[in-house]
Amino acid sequence: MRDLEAILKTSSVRIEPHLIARDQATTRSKIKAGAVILSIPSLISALLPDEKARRCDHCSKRPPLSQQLRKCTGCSAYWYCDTTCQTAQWKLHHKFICKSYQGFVSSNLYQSLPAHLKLDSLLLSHFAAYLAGAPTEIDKALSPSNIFLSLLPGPVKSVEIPPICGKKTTLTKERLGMLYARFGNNNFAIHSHLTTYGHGIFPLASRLFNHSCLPNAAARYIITGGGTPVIMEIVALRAISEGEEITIPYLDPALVQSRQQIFKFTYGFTCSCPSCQSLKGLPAQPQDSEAPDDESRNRLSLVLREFSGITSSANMVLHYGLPSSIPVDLCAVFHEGFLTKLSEAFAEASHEGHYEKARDSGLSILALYTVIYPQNYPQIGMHVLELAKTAWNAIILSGSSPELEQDTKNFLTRAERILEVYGREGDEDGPFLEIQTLKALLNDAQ
Ligand SMILES: C[S@@+](CC[C@H](N)C(=O)[O-])C[C@H]1O[C@@H](n2cnc3c(N)ncnc32)[C@H](O)[C@@H]1O
Repeated sequence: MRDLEAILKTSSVRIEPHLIARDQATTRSKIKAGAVILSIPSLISALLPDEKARRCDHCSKRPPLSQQLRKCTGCSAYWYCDTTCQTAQWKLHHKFICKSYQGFVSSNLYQSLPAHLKLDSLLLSHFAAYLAGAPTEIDKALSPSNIFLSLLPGPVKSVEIPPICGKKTTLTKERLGMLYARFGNNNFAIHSHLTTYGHGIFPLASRLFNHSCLPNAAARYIITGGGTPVIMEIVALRAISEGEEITIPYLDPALVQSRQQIFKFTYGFTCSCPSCQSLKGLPAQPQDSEAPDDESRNRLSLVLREFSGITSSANMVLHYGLPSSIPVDLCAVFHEGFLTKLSEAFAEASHEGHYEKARDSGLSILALYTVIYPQNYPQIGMHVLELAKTAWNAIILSGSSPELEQDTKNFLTRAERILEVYGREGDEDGPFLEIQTLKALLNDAQ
C-alpha cells in the first residue's frame, strides 16, 4: 500500500484501509462534479469479435470512412490504424502471438469455449505475451502486472485457466492461474458512448475503486490513437467531499433483482451501499415471478411518474433518490421485467411513430431511472436524448407544433446538462454531436 501511496502522491486520490473490501480510494480534497479524478492507461485490451476489423486492435480507433485499417500480413486477423499502432502492438505482445493465432482460433480447444471465455482466452493470451516480452516486469513493485497480481482474487477457488495462444510464456502455470483468478472481478468492459466494444485490464483502477450501486464516480474511455492504447478516466458524477470514498459501478445498478447474486458469485461480496440497504427494507420481487402485465404496468407507470414529479418535458425536476422513497405499493417497478417491458414499449412506439405513447413510456423509464441511478448518471442523459430524438421524429412525421418543438428543446437541454458531467467518451461521433445537430435543425425549423 505504501508503494501505491507514492504513485498517488500527486493525484487527488488517497488509498486507505476499508473495513470489508481491504482498501478504498478516498479524496484528498473536495472534487467538483465532472472533474477527472484519475487517468489510467490500459495495460492490455481485446476487442469483442464483432468489433474486429472495425477498430484498431491497438488504440481502438475506428477509421474515418475514407480510410481503411491495415491488416497484419502475418496473421490476417489483427487490424491497425497505421504502422505506429501496428509497431506499438507488435512490441507490446503481438510478436509472440502472430504466427500461432490462426491455428489457435480454429482449434477445437478454442472453438468449444463459450463466447465470454473466448474473450478471456484472448485477453489472457495478450497478457501472457506481454509478460513474455517483459519477463522482469512482474517482479517490479510498482509495475502494472505486479499491481494486477496484488488484486483480490474472485470468489471461485479453482478456476480452470482457458487455453492461451502464442509462444510459451515465461509464466509458470501457477502464476498464470493467479492472473486468471483475478480476471472475473477485476477486468473492465471498455465502451464508447456507453456501448461495450472490448475488455481491458487497468490494474490501478482495479486496485483502487470499490463498487456502489449509487456511485459518486464512473469510468469513461478516451480513444486518442497515434499508438496510445485506450485510457480510462474516472469522472466525478457529483461534488465529492474531502475524505469521502470514491466509488464506481461494477455493473448496471438497474439490475435491481439480480445484482446481489452477481456480486456474490462474480465478486465475492455483499453490497451494502445506501441503495441496497434501502431495498432491503422493501418487499422483494420474487426472482421467478412474472413481470407486471400490461394493465398493471400502465397503472404503475402512471403512479411512478406522479410520484417522481416527471409528468411532462417541462416538469422534470429530477429528484435522484433511493428506492426506499418509493411507496410499498409501487415496489413491483423493481421487477427487472418492468423496465424491460417499458423499454420495449418505448422502442416500439418510437419506431412506429406513436409519439404520445412513446413519450409516456419514455417518461416512465426516466422516473424509474431517477429512483435507481445516482445524479448525473450518463444512462439518464442518453435516455433523455432518445426522448428528444423521438419528439423531433414526430415533427418530421406529422409536422411541427409548438408542443413538439418545446418537448424537443426541453429534452435536449436536459440531456446536454446531464451528459456534460460525464463528458465525452470513445468515438468522435456520439451524443454531443447528435445534440448539436438536433439543436441546429430545431433552430432552422423555428
Ligand atoms: C476491483 S477490487 C477493488 C479494490 C479492493 N478494495 C482492493 O483493496 O484491492 C474488487 C474487490 O473489492 C471488494 N469490493 C469492492 N467493492 C466492494 C463493496 N462495495 N463491498 C465489499 N467489498 C467490495 C471485493 O472483494 C471485490 O472482489
